[in-house]
Amino acid sequence: MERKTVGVIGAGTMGAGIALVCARREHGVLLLDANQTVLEKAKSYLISILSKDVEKGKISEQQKQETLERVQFVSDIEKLAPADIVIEAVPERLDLKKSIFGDLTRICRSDALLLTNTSSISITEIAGGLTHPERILGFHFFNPAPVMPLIEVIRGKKSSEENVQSAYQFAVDLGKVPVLVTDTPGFIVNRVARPYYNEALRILGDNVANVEQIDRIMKQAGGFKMGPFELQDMIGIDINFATTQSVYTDFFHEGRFKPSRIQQRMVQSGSLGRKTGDGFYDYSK
Ligand SMILES: NC(=O)c1ccc[n+]([C@@H]2O[C@H](COP(=O)([O-])OP(=O)(O)OC[C@H]3O[C@@H](n4cnc5c(N)ncnc54)[C@H](O)[C@@H]3O)[C@@H](O)[C@H]2O)c1
Repeated sequence: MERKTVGVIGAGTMGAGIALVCARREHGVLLLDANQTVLEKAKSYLISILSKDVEKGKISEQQKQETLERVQFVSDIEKLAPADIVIEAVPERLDLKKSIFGDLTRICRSDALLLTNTSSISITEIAGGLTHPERILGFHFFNPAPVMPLIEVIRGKKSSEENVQSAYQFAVDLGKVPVLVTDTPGFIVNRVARPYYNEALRILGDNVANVEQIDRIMKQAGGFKMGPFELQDMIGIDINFATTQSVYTDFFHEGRFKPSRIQQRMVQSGSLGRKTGDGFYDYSK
């Protein structure tokens, strides 16, 4: 396996985990975030996970240090110029992603692979109007990225076959299980998962059951690992809401995908789940 330089844009919930996945596989990582505090948190996260690996005897102290040294923390997108592959993991907003890929097509080498971790935004739309749409693909990790094996490799309308194959192989090299997906709203997993969140929110809104009851029933009787509200808190309620909005819009407002006002109000109030310390559950203690 060839060691590569991987740029990761956004060091939040997903970006920090993706950086760890790449560094563990001996790739060099340039981890970029617009927020310095987030970069410091990402560094602490990497140290804490790798220290646990040492405690469990999975790696030596030297391997931990080598893995950490492979990750550089940067705040200027121009620093991604040497990257062979860039994985974008900024918030789920089309304008933001388009502007970042516009910059990347200018900054990065012409053979660099440009990947987005979007949960739901059309790859074709992100790449639309940019100078090199053939280089842009979806590369959708699941949360937590170091644990979940699946990666959806999403082919945009103008993604080249060669780049699709390279991205697929890169996912295999990361030790993941890739699946090739066409560019449809929510791709596979987020389309299948929408009713899990939306119907739970409707049940809550109808006062049929409370958050704890719905989560408990889905786990104990349904066999799910996490209930729909615990999951939203882990994912980030803002990210989950943005994904539902995007799927709803892309399906031309089909009622079955309609977003929930309960979720909307939580986003508006800044209760975003684990990352802000409060969501459907309280994480402040
Ligand atoms: N959270 C999940 O469970 C999950 C799962 C799969 C995919 N995704 C997708 O991954 C992407 C990121 O989600 P997340 O949950 O990690 O979000 P997040 O809010 O935790 O992190 C996003 C980070 O991007 C940074 N950022 C914003 N603008 C930037 C810019 N211009 N340049 C550099 N950094 C910038 C922010 O400071 C923040 O730290 C989204 O597209 C989301 O849909 C999320």
